Amino acid sequence: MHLLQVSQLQKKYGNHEVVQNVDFHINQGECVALLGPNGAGKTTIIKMILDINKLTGGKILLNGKRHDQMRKFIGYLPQHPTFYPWMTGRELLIFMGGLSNIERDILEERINELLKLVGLSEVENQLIGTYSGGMKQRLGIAQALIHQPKLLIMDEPVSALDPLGRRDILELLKVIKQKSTILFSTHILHDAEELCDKMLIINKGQLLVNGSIHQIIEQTQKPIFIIQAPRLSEWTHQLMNEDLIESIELTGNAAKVRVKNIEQGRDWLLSHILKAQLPIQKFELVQESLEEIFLRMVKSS
Ligand SMILES: Nc1ncnc2c1ncn2[C@@H]1O[C@H](COP(=O)(O)OP(=O)(O)OP(=O)(O)O)[C@@H](O)[C@H]1O
Repeated sequence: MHLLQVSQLQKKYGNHEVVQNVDFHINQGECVALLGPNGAGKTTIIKMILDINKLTGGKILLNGKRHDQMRKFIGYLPQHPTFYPWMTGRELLIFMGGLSNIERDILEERINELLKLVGLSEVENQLIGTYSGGMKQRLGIAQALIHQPKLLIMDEPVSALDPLGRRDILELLKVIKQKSTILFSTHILHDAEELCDKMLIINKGQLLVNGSIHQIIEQTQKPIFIIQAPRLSEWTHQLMNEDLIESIELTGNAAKVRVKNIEQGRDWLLSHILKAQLPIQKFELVQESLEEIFLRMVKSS
């Protein structure tokens, strides 16, 4: 049995279908990234799993049981967590533990462990109002873990942080994922690639890809010709409407050209370059990176 099973999930606001028939599952111990651009539907999906938003269609099971009976098995770090600035870090965790009815002795011990895990032991008695963004995020992760949930869900846990804070939280999540099952949303592909086993790519409420990073690369990767030369824009402009060409992206003096057929495309491009007497500095065939796969899929969906 899967830890989380999401079937034909749907959410409508009026006539606007913001989540459309989404299916996926998460097994115990997995770290899964929910990836998509702004407005794709990530937060909506997360809030439905948490039963904060009601489903308009489909089913969510956690450990085989209806999700609305299983909220206590989920730990949640929202996209914009709010803390009482006049509480200390430790006081917040005592407060949150009390809400989960954890016995005082057990709670004390667990808070000590969690503060150590997230690296806040030394500042546990400082007011949260004095914490940096990264420290607040660490505290948010500790509060999400206080009741030892089966599934930890985080909505964009690193998006609001500066590069140092982001690195810090990513390293912490690498430790946490060794013992926890994690679902987190992000629009930063690199974070997903660094942390996760599986990825769910969504756009406009639809699930475009679902699989391991290895599978996604293997099944969807396409070759690209990289052509570098001065004054490329005029030349690439002439290519736009050619049948063989799938797409062209121009950045500075380099063009990324996707073609429908590799052999024909290569011969055609080379002869076209010769005919145009283009002084090329580079002509190379490479495979798409995961980021390029993601961008292509999102743009064409
Ligand atoms: N309460 C609401 N009423 C109407 N539309 C909504 C509501 N909440 C979200 N939406 C719409 O649903 C779509 C998905 O929003 P959602 O917040 O889930 O996206 P997201 O992928 O989390 O984006 P972001 O990365 O910006 O947080 C958007 O078009 C949004 O405008």
